[in-house]
Amino acid sequence: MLACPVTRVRICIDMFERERAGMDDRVLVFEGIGQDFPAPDRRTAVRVLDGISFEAARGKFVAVIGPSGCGKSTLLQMAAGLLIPTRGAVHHGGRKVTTINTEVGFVPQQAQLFPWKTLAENVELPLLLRGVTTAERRERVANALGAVGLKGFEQHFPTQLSGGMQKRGSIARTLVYRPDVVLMDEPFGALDAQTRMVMQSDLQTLSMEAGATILFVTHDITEAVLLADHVIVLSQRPSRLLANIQINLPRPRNMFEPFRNPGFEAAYDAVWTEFRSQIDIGRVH
Ligand SMILES: Nc1ncnc2c1ncn2[C@@H]1O[C@H](COP(=O)(O)OP(=O)(O)OP(=O)(O)O)[C@@H](O)[C@H]1O
Repeated sequence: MLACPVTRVRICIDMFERERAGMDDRVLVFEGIGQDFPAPDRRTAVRVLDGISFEAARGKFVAVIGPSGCGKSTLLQMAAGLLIPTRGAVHHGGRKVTTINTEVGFVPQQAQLFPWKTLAENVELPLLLRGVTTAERRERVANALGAVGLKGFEQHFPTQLSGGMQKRGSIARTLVYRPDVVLMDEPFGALDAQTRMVMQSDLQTLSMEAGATILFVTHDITEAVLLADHVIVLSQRPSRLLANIQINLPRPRNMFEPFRNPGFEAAYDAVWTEFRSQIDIGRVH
């Protein structure tokens, strides 16, 4: 039986919505991004990014790697709406980012917890700002702290926590409001090697469970290969996209013994082959 006109319209809208939802599977889209900054003399401009296009699908982990100063953090700032590109556009959830994007989470290089607040108060803050009720805040803070292994430290102040624990706190503070996109700017750069591996392993578990899309800036090829579904390799300034490499290693991946992951060597080689031309390795072969 044919549907009545009103029902047909509804079906069409549903199909359109589904189609749009399909398109929205590309949660974060960088489209022809270019960025010029004023040079120190203020009369000329420095071209930092030049025609960068890539996308991150829902729930995917995308790592961005490139030489120092090529504009990796600048890309994250654009996704967060802290900077509007000179050319091109960033789209989040199908909408062009034109102002501060409060829908994304941001984990900076330093933990940046407020020293005068307890860990629980720090993690609760984004929920307070969003007007979440007391009971729900309590539950979500407990869950977020549990997820990053900090249960029992709720009443500690940041100075009473190790660097790794502060970093976990910073991640909990981001995950607590359940953003669909999490931007991470070299979050483990300042940690010792051992803590770093543990944090990488935990992040893999968290990202698999949370289903969030993660855009992760790093200098470390091993870290990029172990964590990511795709590795974006950028060139030196003016930075162009050298390669978008798919990493098909099965999950969960072993963060502690990278070489034990079947296919790790080939994936590492694929990234290194693109990246090596961009760093000054002198006579090292
Ligand atoms: N607001 C700004 N004004 C002028 N220049 C800027 C500004 N922000 C960034 N830059 C310049 O743009 C370039 C890219 O900076 P960015 O921090 O994005 O690089 P990066 O790849 O993240 O570097 P690193 O790997 O060293 O952290 C740098 O040369 C930086 O000096």
